[in-house]
Amino acid sequence: MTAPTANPPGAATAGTPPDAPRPDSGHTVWQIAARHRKLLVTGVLLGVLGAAAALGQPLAIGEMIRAAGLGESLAGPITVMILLFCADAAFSAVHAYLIGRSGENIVFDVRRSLTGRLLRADLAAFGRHQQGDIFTRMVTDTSLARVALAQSLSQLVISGFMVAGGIALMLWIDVWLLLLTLLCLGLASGMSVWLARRLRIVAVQNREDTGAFGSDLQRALSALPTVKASRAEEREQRRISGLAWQARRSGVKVSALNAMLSPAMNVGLQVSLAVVIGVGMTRVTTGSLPLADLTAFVMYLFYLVSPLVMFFLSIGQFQQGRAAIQRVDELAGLPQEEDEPAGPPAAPAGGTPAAAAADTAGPAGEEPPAVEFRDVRFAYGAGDDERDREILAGVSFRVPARGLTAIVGPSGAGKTTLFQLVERFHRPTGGSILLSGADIATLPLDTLRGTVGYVQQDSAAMRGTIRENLVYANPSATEEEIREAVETAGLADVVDRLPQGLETPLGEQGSGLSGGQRQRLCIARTLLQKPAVMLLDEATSHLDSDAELAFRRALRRISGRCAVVAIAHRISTVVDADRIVVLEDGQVRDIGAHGPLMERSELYRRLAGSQLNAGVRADAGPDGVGTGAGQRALV
Ligand SMILES: Nc1ncnc2c1ncn2[C@@H]1O[C@H](COP(=O)(O)OP(=O)(O)OP(=O)(O)O)[C@@H](O)[C@H]1O
Repeated sequence: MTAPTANPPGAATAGTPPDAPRPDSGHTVWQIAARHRKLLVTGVLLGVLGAAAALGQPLAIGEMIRAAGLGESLAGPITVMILLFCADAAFSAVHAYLIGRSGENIVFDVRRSLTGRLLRADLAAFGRHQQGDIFTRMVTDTSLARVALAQSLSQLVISGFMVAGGIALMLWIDVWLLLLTLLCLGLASGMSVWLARRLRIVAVQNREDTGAFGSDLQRALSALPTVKASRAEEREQRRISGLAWQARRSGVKVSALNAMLSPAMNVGLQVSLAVVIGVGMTRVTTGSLPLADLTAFVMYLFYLVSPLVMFFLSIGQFQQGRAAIQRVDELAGLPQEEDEPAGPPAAPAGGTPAAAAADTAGPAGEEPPAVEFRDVRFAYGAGDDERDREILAGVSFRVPARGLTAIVGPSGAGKTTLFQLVERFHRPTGGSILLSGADIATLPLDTLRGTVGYVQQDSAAMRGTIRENLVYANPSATEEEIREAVETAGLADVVDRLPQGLETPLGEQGSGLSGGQRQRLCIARTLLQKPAVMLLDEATSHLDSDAELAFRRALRRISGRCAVVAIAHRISTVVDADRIVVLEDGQVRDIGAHGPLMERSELYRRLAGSQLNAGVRADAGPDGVGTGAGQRALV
């Protein structure tokens, strides 16, 4: 039997980028666009050649009129005309293709770079952005940026060239007629520039409004069961419709300004056409201007209509694109996780940090602790008082390389924060955390996170099959390893009962499995990673008594192979832990085994009695950011 190929959830199955990522030479939209300048410039040059061919056409027609008036052969002028038409068509077609292609290349590179920066963003900074807004910037704003950088810019150059060339040729034909034309067009152009400026301001507002609508929609949809259970459909619809209305209002303003741009130019052109024909015909009748020249002049005026309108429309479009580019660049500017080791390299490639930390391991032969907290201090601090509050106030304890260490404490004591610091989602504000004797600040993130397995509180399963979820952190896991992990995590019965077994598809956030099953899935996934340290955050809170007993046995087995640190609200899960760290208000109150702690620690006795202590704090941000899980559960 051959094992089905496993792809991580969300892995691309089609349309995989043809080329490997380029070395990052800047991530702003302009810097990325600059990398595609060759194709862009070639496209623009061909467009200019097409425009030049178009500009030659009125001259050729004038020549034809002159030849007809003199009774000469028309074969020459007609041939020139046909050649000019063909050249215009061919250059314009290739120009449109190249500009379209470079636009797609730019937006692809922008999205690729942005995806990488979002995935590597500092979690704290990422958490301050609304997800719906991120999607709007990623999808809609990047499309607008493409239009601005490819179509609008090239149109600006080409129509600018057409206008300049047309004016030069009109000057050559008759200076007075040109001055009259410019007077009329100047007024219209001034009006158009003013409109384009206004358009940019309104376009920025419209992008913001659309982003706000997307964010709120996403917020409600991601918590749809809560919305329904709270009978909040009406309220949500009103609120989201209100935001949609704001987006509509600013969108209408954009349309109004856009709509005024072309007529402003058209009116200018029509007035100048009337003036030129009136004055020109008078001069033709007095004999001071040949009819062929007036015909060519009027044709140029007609030829100017489209480029002039395009020129000002492109300015408008470009202004909208600049607003989008600004928003994309803001997203690309998200602070990134620092992956520069702060000291000398601490671990050989692919190895655990232990070897590099041999000098910190103490007496020869003694294994350094798997994890050590040394006087660790931490505040989520972002300037405001509440977040500056110290969550961890000098935490010190050691986790031996083997065995089960439990962390217990009231809700909000800082237990999850401890784990997040080990994963380096945040940096301690004081003290240090050592992994097998090496300061985690000196470790490459990949080594750190490869060594530490983390089962989160809100067990994070994803859309995809059970198999895809399982092998997410270790795509090359064998069938045997998968089976062992599934059994160890107590998920074997569940998988065996499913008709499609490991190939059962799961919905968003792993829907299709119960909370407890999802949690076991995440535990199995972490086991497959073969970590040296396993962090389990409330990993047993969803398990029933039988499953919990089986899991405790599994824990013992796993903790014989690696260090296991488990946060547990159920004291029953950790009664047989090798050591229990009792945490309260960001400080270690006691460390010991269950028996002695029951005798000497009043806090521990209280926790053992109540299983779950929690206090409600009212500072929850989006998605409950800023609260412990117990606090969130009470909201
Ligand atoms: N992203 C955040 N920004 C600001 N404050 C936060 C953030 N995450 C947590 N906190 C605060 O830090 C404190 C500790 O939270 P933590 O999640 O570590 O507690 P916990 O002991 O794991 O709680 P629980 O048992 O309820 O899960 C809480 O008071 C919480 O309000």
